[in-house]
Amino acid sequence: MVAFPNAKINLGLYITEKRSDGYHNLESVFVPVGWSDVLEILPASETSFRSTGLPIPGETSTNLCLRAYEQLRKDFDLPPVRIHLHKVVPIGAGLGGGSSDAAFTLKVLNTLFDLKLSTEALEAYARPLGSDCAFFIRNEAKFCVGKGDEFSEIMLNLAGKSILLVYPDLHSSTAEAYAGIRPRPAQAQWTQVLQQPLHTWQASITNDFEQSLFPKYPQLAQIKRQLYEAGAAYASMSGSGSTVYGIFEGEVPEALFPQLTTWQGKL
Ligand SMILES: C[C@@](CO)(OP(=O)(O)O)[C@H](O)COP(=O)(O)OP(=O)(O)OC[C@H]1O[C@@H](n2ccc(N)nc2=O)[C@H](O)[C@@H]1O
Ligand SMILES: Nc1ncnc2c1ncn2[C@@H]1O[C@H](COP(=O)(O)OP(=O)(O)O)[C@@H](O)[C@H]1O
Repeated sequence: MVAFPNAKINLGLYITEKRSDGYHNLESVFVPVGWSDVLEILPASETSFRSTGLPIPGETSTNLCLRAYEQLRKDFDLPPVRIHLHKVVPIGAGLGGGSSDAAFTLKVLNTLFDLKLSTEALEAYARPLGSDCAFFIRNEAKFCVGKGDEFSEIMLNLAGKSILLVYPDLHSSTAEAYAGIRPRPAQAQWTQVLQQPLHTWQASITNDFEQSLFPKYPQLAQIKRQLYEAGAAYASMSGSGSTVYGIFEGEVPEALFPQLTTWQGKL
């Protein structure tokens, strides 16, 4: 069975509190985007994992696809599987790519072996695999709080708008990015803001990680500026970086950022 684990972006991101478990509470709107890996899982005589495409750092045994398989195997007598991941989404880029691979592995195994797990049960298996992971079970735009794994509905209408994601080949560690933030209450009136025209959002929502990363990596602020100059109605860094995106009311202008890895599509 083949699936296409996609990336996400964050619309606004506030780190509101340091928790007693070492994690941080946040507020953000998570939105799926179409930049995707390719994941194939087949029953096999023994369990194996191989990846092609972008090289994934770390031991194969720590790959989130295998960890997701092991997570289910604690409770189900799963047959061995052969997993092939073709990695396309940049890694450690604020796009949740690894978390998406893990969530899609859970969903594929649920279907392939008819485990009859509900959406809520799949989310419970996803949570220990990464704070972003549960989001990709439903994979729908949501308002997220807690560690980024508690969701509620949000009114959001971005249908038909175009997005350009720009990855400057600059790896930023999520743990380090969190460590560089001083938590503060969220500044956004989410429900009002998201009903306003897109071009007004830049005055009303921000990503707290920009404050700590932009001074360190001026290239990121420059990409954001260039996106606005090119006509983006809203531009921001995603997650803990380093991907910066621009949302356009019409088509994305041609030939932007020819030297960098980019992806463009419709929301
Ligand atoms: C910043 C965000 C925003 O969407 O996205 P990315 O930049 O990773 O895409 C997420 O919170 C990233 O979630 P995820 O990448 O799943 O993080 P995890 O693997 O659970 O945690 C990695 C490390 O980040 C820190 N961490 C993560 C989530 C959180 N709410 N508080 C934290 O303090 C912890 O130090 C943790 O050890
Ligand atoms: N299938 C996978 N794809 C990407 N990264 C993975 C995967 N499995 C484990 N990882 C590890 O997860 C980390 C990056 O996760 P990723 O979700 O791409 O980043 P981010 O959370 O910043 O969007 C890397 O340290 C990488 O070694």
